[in-house]
Amino acid sequence: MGSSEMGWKLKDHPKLPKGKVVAVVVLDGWGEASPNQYNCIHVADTPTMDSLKKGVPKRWRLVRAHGTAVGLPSDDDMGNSEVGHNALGAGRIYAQGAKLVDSALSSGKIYEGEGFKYIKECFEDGTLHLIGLLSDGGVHSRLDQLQSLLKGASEHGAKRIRVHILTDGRDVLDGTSVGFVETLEDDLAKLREKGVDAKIASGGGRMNVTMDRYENDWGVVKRGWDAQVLGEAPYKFRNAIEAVKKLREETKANDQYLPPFVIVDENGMAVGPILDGDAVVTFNFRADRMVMLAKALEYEDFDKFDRVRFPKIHYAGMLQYDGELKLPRYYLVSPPEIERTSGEYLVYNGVRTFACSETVKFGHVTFFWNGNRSGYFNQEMEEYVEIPSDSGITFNVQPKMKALEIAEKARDAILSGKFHQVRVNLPNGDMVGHTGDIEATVVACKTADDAVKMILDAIEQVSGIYVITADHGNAEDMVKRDKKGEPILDKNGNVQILTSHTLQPVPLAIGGPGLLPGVKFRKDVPDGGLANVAATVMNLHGFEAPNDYEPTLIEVADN
Ligand SMILES: O=C(O)[C@H](O)COP(=O)(O)O
Ligand SMILES: [Mn+2]
Ligand SMILES: [Mn+2]
Repeated sequence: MGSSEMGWKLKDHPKLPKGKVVAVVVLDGWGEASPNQYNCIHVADTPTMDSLKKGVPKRWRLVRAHGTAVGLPSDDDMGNSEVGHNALGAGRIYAQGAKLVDSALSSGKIYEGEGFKYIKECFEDGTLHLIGLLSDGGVHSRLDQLQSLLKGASEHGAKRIRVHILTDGRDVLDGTSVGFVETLEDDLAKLREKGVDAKIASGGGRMNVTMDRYENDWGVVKRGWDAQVLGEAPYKFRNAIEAVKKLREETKANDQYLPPFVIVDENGMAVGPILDGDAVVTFNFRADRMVMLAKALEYEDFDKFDRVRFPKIHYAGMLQYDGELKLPRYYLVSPPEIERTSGEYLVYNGVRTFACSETVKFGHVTFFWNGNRSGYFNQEMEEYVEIPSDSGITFNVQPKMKALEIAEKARDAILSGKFHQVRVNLPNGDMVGHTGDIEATVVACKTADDAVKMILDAIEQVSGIYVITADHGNAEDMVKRDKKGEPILDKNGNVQILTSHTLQPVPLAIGGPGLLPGVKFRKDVPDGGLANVAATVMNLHGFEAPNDYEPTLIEVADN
């Protein structure tokens, strides 16, 4: 369609008025599951969300939030914030990073691209470093992709390889790090048999080392830098299996929070610091938790922490993590080209927009919502507010997080009369759910419900409309289950706590005094997913969605 004026102009909706204030609330990690003791949303006191559910089927329904409905490789893939918010904002389903990397690897195209050629220039004299999340969670990275890349890189000439691992325990069960390291060590041993000098060089838990996001705590990235680049860490081991096992035992840290460590040789020297002339690939496909490291690796001017040494390397991301910043400059696989998002259309069509969350989710309702684009479409029409998150804590300690502050900002924006769309992400169910602390997650869910109430009250006052939904499940199921759905017990008879997201659908509720009485959910889109929400919201602003958007979920009955 291009960017001509005609191209951006949306058609008027034949029945729905313009100018209403529409609150769009994304409850992060809030899925729908059967009620039981591990469903924290069920256990929590959530009168507001419960009352919305009474609107079924006309004003409350479920939408799909995982797998192919959000562009992931298969329906065994749980949803996540990136793909969820991409779908919500873009209104279409894009093949996402996980899938794009799969096909680039299986076709071998990854080795023909500019990015690989660039890192290959260092293979003769330098080391290839691979940094990323060692996990099969499929949210930020996948172990099988790393395995394939290791094999492919060595076949394409890499002679010395160092892997810098980040242990997970967030998108996968806690304790699985040991098995992943064993698998990787097997692969590296096979490479060594073929004459490739391949080793694990450093590591640490993802939440403690490297994978911070939205600049919440640069100390996390610095700890990684010290280990990966400088070869310095508080813990030194001769091998990574021992490192992970001992650190879990002795420091009592879980996989997410393992302290940084380096692997040393018989003389106590780090086996793989990053040096001038080396190549580095960050093998996560997802952007949010790699952007900060990418900046540290790429930017000549950098003042976020003292890098001590800034090696002259050839660096490529698995994907380009930020299209606006063109960061990193080199990448192995092109990211999905998400364009013409609902946010851009609405702003063009005069819809004044306010978006808010706290730091740890701020980019979700802005960057991800806008198709992985940072910044405003039109600064005069939009205001994005970030409330600083607490840093240096696990969120089970503060399960209320900043939900009420976010709701207050939303309330003020709604009452100000300045905005037509007020969009927020409430992080609690997800961020606290990831800690695996059930009691705290119950408090988190109650707080998110209180925040929704505050927003609905404001909508009531301005005769507006609300759209309440979620990006994927998490807090509604906190236990690992077998195929029959029964909790899996460990050898001591304890349930295995599920810290990850789920495959569950999420609720979608609409209402408010500004919604015409005849508006209800259609019955002919039973498999609707998050991508159908954009057209629905456009309708509620009084516009028809573009033809290629996934269909709206509402219809207007003549009364
Ligand atoms: O990055 C994280 O915190 C988890 O891996 C995924 O959670 P999110 O998709 O809700 O951000
Ligand atoms: Mn999320
Ligand atoms: Mn999450």
